[in-house]
Amino acid sequence: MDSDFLIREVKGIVALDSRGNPTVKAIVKTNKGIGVGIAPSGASKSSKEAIELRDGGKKWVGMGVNLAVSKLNEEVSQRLINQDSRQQYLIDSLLIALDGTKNKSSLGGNTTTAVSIAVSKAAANTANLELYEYLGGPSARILPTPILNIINGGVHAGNNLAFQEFILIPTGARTFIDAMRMSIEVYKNLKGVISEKYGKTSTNVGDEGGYAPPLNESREAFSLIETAIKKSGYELGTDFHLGMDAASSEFYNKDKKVYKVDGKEFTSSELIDFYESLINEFSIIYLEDPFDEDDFDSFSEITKKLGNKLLIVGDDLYATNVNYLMTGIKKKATNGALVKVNQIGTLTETFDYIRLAKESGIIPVISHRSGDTEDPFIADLAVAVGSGIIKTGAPARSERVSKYNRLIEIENQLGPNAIYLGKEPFVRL
Ligand SMILES: C=C(OP(=O)(O)O)C(=O)O
Ligand SMILES: [Mg+2]
Repeated sequence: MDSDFLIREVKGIVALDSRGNPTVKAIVKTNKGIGVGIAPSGASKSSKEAIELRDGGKKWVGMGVNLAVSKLNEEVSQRLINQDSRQQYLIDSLLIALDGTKNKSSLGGNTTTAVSIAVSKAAANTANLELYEYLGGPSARILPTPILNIINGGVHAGNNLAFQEFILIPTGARTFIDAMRMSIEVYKNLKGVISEKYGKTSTNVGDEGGYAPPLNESREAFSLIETAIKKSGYELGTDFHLGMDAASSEFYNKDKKVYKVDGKEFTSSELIDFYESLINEFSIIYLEDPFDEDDFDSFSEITKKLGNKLLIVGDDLYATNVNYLMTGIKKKATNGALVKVNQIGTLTETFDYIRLAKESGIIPVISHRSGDTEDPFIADLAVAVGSGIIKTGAPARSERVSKYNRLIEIENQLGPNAIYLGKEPFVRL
């Protein structure tokens, strides 16, 4: 019955993310179902992202979300009661109108993200459908290739690596569960490789569960992973490929127009040469944010030069925002686009962004945040939109594993209908 889908209650409470910071949790009840959404939170954020509403002061070490939660319980709740939970576009439009700013700074992108996700889950639950089925329809059956950040650097770790993520890609697997098994073998062996070389105190992990050894050189990080791949009985370039998120806005010196990597200063064109040497040496097929978030021209240059060899992905560059993606399309800046719902703040805007990317031949990559939660939402999202790739950290730490476990469950549900594309999304160029 249509009335089953009407929203009866919208409630906000404080939850904790994987860094122990408070975040917004939304619980939406329809007349027959329930959905819960929790906003994740980034550390290497783009300046173009939706603003998280945070309370200052000493409480919650200045990271409080009490104001966001009270806005959710008052303004948002009042506006959404009795709306049809299936009308995601309408509900997200109401949130956008209620906020009334360009960057969600009034309600907070953390508030709108949690609510938008919770509404979709409540509707799926009411319809008695799996979330990926509800969001993606009967054709949703592609399991994404996981790209696993197994060495952490940048602002996610306390070492000297400028690049933020050193990524393992199980391209040779035939199924999602096999991709996880193979990757975990390498992840476990990597611990031994690091321990042998740098001592057992060097095997602690960073924010996304990857190891954070005391390295000064990115080449060394890739080399350790290559050794772990070999030790596991696999071959780099067939069973596995590698990737990286440079997150280069974090080490760009705007005044001098140089990037500081591995103790050296690079101009944009010198950095392209450095990336190229790493790409060739380590079978790299994924490169995220190679340049500063405003430097579209350098993105265009590297995509022109290397875009037929690998996926070059904009994260901070686009911030899941169609306006920045339009600029990227006009400038042929990338052939991949990262997708983080909380960068823009609603599901509808996220879907618009994914559609635009796909229409333009740009591969969307569904992503977690470095501060994430047990909510596996992005696993369903990746299958629903057939992104082909998901980035959700190392296969350890429960906030990352929750997404992998959900994908294993979905693969099980789909049975012989499940498709795992392996390397294909990276070379569909
Ligand atoms: C996941 C990332 O980190 P954060 O969530 O800190 O932006 C990223 O940069 O891709
Ligand atoms: Mg990134």
